[in-house]
Amino acid sequence: MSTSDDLVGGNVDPWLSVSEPYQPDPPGHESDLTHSVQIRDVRKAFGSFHVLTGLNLNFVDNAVTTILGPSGTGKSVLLKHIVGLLEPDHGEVVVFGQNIWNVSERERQEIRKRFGVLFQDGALFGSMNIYDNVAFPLRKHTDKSESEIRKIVMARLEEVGLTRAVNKAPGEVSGGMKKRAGFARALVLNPSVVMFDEPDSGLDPVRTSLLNDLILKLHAEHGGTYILVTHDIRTARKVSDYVGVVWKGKLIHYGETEEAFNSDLPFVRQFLSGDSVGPLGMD
Ligand SMILES: Nc1ncnc2c1ncn2[C@@H]1O[C@H](COP(=O)(O)OP(=O)(O)OP(=O)(O)O)[C@@H](O)[C@H]1O
Repeated sequence: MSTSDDLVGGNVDPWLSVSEPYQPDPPGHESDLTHSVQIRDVRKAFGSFHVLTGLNLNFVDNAVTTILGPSGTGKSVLLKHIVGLLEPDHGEVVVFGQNIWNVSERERQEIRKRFGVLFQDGALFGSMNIYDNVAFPLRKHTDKSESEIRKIVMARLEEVGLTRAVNKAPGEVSGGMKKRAGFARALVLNPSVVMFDEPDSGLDPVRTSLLNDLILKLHAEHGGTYILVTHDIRTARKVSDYVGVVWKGKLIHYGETEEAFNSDLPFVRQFLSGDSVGPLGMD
């Protein structure tokens, strides 16, 4: 277990030194939880810039965990480590019980197939219509027939309310529709872990709320470990079972959602209330 001093790399930070220590598992849940995704003391630097500085986090299976933190604090870098797109300089990323950098590239690719990822803009192929975009992972990674693929794709598009947009190009649909199409595509291989990188970016508050409802609905129907990165505090409060707060490359708080919103940790309190007064400034 880290102490508040470890949280700032050994420097005593007056804002953090009053905090409760970081708990690797939510209190009271240590023995009955399993963790498909474990981040163990992960450090990552780009040149001399240290982005992740010893991040530990066991994501709770079949729960929705949101990662919050200021811009540039390493949240997307963390997601890229989880899917094996970035290799840590130090520490381990253990996914489904395997250190993903102790396996072959081929095995890593197999592990990746168990992830669904929704990028900010849906990351759709502009040259394919919505149907083909959603069908793409099935055509690439399975040997299902076109009629089987059609059943799956249409069921997913129905769930996200896009059956009438199947023939449209991504450029012809709204930002919210692109995200829903990206969501359908992320779910098409029945992933065990679904990750969302700022699913609400660029959406108005109503579309954000509708997308959040959809996340909750599909999680309730299909289960899975959902990991979200967002700046939207309302999204975090609405969809999350657990909240992790990252600052200066470390996890400084992790716990059930209401616990995070009632935290006494000055940084967490400031960040979740959007207050201008506190340890977080403009730098
Ligand atoms: N491949 C890379 N090469 C060099 N620097 C990188 C690379 N990837 C990320 N960074 C840097 O790492 C830092 C953290 O980036 P990251 O995108 O993870 O932040 P974030 O917390 O997701 O921010 P935001 O909330 O603004 O999206 C940034 O300063 C970014 O410029």
